[in-house]
Amino acid sequence: MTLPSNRSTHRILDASINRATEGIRTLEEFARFELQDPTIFEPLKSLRHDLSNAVDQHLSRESLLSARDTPGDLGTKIEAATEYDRPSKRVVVVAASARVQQSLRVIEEYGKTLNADFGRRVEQLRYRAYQLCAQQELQVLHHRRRRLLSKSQLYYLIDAGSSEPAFLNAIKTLSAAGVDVFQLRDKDIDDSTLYQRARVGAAIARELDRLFIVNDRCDIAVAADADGVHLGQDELPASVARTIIGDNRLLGVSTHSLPQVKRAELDGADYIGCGPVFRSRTKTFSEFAGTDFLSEVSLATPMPAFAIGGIERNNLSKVIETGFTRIAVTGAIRDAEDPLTAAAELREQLGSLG
Ligand SMILES: Cc1ncc(COP(=O)(O)OP(=O)(O)O)c(N)n1
Ligand SMILES: Cc1ncsc1CCOP(=O)(O)O
Ligand SMILES: [Mg+2]
Repeated sequence: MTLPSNRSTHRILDASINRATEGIRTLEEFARFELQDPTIFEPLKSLRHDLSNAVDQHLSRESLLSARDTPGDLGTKIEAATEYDRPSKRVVVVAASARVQQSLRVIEEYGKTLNADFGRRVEQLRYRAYQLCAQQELQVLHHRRRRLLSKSQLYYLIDAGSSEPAFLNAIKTLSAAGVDVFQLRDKDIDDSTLYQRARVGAAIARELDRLFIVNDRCDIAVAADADGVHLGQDELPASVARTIIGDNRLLGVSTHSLPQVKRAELDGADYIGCGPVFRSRTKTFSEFAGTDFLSEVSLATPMPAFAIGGIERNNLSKVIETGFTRIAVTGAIRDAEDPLTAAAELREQLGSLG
């Protein structure tokens, strides 16, 4: 006969085993259907099987099942504030990772009271889960950034603004108007403000499912957990920048000629800026790569390429004629009478990626 204290232990174990199994399944489905990555999917599946084998070998399924009392479980009636808060698949993965790790710890602790060998086996499974969950979360970030980049068309170079609320409001409203990528480019502010804006900008862009890139500064991009960094030809070499920002952040490189495009590709850039195309109101140039360069780039690389420099509504068709469907701008939005309408009109003119 099962003692009452054993019954509650079995009840805890039964609930936690279910929770861990469901959590692993949730991660597995993401690895299988979204990431399509067998190097994550298969270890998750074997973790789930190994947990089930450990349960079968050390515990009694009958005791677990007969201890189950779902209608009498207080936990099914209490709803956590965040339980229905799943704005994105990334949040689903993060929540499932936490559930798996916590429930394995619960299984280990209470399992030990019934069978020490079972506790030891679950401890090993818990360590494997920690590693796999971290790997999966990193993959999600990597995947999110590349997915967003692949469909980005309107890229806006934004300055720090007059205040943090004004900066955040600009990101919110412009993203609703169709801006896909924000680059914090402000050469006139101190590092402390730059870091602070980058930090809040990256966080809100993540919430809005937009990309947030930092101009020139790998250190600030990493410290602020931004999606990437954009570098020019006279800045840190892209191959060196990659060692600082790691594999998961995006690296953008400015290019003005085809050899530079090829170099950027070899150095592991994720995207390129191509220009200057036209005379710009916000930066002075003595030479222009022009639209001929854009026509060459269209045929030369599979990397996402953003035309930049003096692009406005009235010359955008010349850019589109070269085969480009992505642009980066400042003046056309910032200096417009109505920046939101200007952004929406540019977005509409760009159409959607074929
Ligand atoms: C998307 C994009 N393309 C090009 C540039 C220009 O970068 P760079 O040549 O380094 O010049 P500065 O922006 O640092 O003045 C860019 N920022 N973004
Ligand atoms: C940073 C930079 N690099 C080329 S043009 C430019 C400034 C932004 O472009 P514009 O204001 O002309 O749209
Ligand atoms: Mg630069």
